[in-house]
Amino acid sequence: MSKKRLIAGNWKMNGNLEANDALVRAVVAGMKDARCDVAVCVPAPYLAQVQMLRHGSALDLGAQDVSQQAGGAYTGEVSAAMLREFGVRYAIVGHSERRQYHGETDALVAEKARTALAHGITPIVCIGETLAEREAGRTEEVVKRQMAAVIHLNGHCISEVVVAYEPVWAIGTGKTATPEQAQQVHALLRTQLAAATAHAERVNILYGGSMNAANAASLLAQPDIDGGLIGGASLKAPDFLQIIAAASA
Ligand SMILES: O=C[C@H](O)COP(=O)(O)O
Repeated sequence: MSKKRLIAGNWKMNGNLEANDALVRAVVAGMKDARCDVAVCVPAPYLAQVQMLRHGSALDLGAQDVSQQAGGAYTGEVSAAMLREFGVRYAIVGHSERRQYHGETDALVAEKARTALAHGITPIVCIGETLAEREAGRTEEVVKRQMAAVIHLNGHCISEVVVAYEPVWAIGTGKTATPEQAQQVHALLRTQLAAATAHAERVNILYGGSMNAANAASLLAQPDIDGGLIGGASLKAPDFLQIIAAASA
């Protein structure tokens, strides 16, 4: 049986009660015929709201981060157990914005991924090179290093993880990687996974970085692009639904 593609929205630090209500209702109503998995990764204060709005639908709930700690005196952190109480299925870990603005290292990202898995949450592990790294011809080295950090997960198989390739230069810039550029990196990540697990084909490798209604189909046509991690376009129901439709084709 072939795996299902995954389209995950990452709202980032956007939304308010009123806008979320309209957005989630429209997505739930519009995704009834989806043949892919669909999730929205929302800011933590809105988990309860979105959990209620999605009730009874196929829309999955995701968080944008998770603490590597199980609990205790860690001011400001949100634990995996707390996320589970709100029905969270996915947690983004290692997004480039957290690596860049919060100093998250490969080792920390791996710890977060392990903690998520230990609590039954699927980590969406983000990896990707900066523009300077790409221009210096270091893309392969950087993404392989980031992937190597999470490939051994203490009792969990890397095939339980979702990987998101997000070239940093394409995030929020309107500059998308071409389908060929993205496929090239996805293929090398698949090869790296295959060296670690017999289940490399089962891993969903998402593309993220200015994916939108217009370019989704050509990106998703690539053999190793198994879905998308969508920022800006996930905040507009018609755009997000068009991407879901492209992944369902
Ligand atoms: O997590 C999502 C990515 O950062 C992509 O964001 P974007 O679609 O706004 O470029």
